[in-house]
Amino acid sequence: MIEVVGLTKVYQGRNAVDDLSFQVRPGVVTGFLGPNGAGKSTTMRLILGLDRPTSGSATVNGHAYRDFALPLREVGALLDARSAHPGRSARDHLRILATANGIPAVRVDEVLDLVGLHDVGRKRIKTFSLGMTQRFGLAVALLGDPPVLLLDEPLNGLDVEGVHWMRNLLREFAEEGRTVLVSSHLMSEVQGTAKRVVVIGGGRLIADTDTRTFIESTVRACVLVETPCADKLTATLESAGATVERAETHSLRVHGLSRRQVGELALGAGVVLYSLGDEGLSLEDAFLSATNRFVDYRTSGGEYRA
Ligand SMILES: Nc1ncnc2c1ncn2[C@@H]1O[C@H](COP(=O)(O)OP(=O)(O)OP(=O)(O)O)[C@@H](O)[C@H]1O
Repeated sequence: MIEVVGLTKVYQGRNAVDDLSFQVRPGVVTGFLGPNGAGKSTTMRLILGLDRPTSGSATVNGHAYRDFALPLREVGALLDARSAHPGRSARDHLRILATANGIPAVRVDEVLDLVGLHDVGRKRIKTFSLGMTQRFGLAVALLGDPPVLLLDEPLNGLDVEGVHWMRNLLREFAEEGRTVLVSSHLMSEVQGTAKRVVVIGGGRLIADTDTRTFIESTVRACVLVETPCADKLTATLESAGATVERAETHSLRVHGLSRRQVGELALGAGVVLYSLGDEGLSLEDAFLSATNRFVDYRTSGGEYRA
């Protein structure tokens, strides 16, 4: 369990993390979400004792990180995988860390196998591609077989197979009863992997809840209908109490009525339908809606939605 209580970090008069409190429980993957500059990495650094909080506290299984005598056996972290000594081989770097943390040398080959780098263990870290560097960073995190994993953007640079592999690995770790906190900007991946989310904006907590609950409480379910008679159908549905938005020329987004009700009302009005279905609720839409006012870095058009 990771517990963050009233955590605050001020940099040059600005609150990067602002009175943040949340818990990350074992057994499920928890996604850590927020727009650029929201304070995710700072929070992770504070949990890992890499920076001192201005106030508040962060503990891992009841202890401050800096109190762990053999930290790699308690918490596995992937922050910036490029921070490892670039001139060393992956195997040498892992061996040094293993020795310092009382981890048997045989574990080095186990983790190199686990992350798919066994064949390049003797290569210097500086020759690794971005995806290999991420895999190597994960090997470091897993070296001590820790009960808690803290991963900042672990999907960065991974190819499609790598993303698939990482998703399964994270799920398996959580199912083994470990605590897994993962930051990511890839909402579809988080939606498919994380049962819970902690969402922050401007250093403050926006949500600490079940992923489904976050989505359902943030965006409204609606029905998508395609018809050549959009005006007539809009009038029919609105007179039945629905709120209707024009999605495209021939397609409407209908709030307040079920798919079946829309179908029956269309039939009654003699309106042809090309398609009718529930619009899937997405974490991306919920995230955009919940964090919109905290977005610091917009594109020049003021739009950040594709
Ligand atoms: N060492 C530092 N000195 C000064 N300001 C900092 C420092 N580290 C972070 N910040 C500031 O704190 C804020 C939060 O940054 P942080 O990197 O934690 O955000 P983030 O949510 O991880 O962003 P991203 O998604 O872009 O990685 C930003 O405004 C950043 O400029």
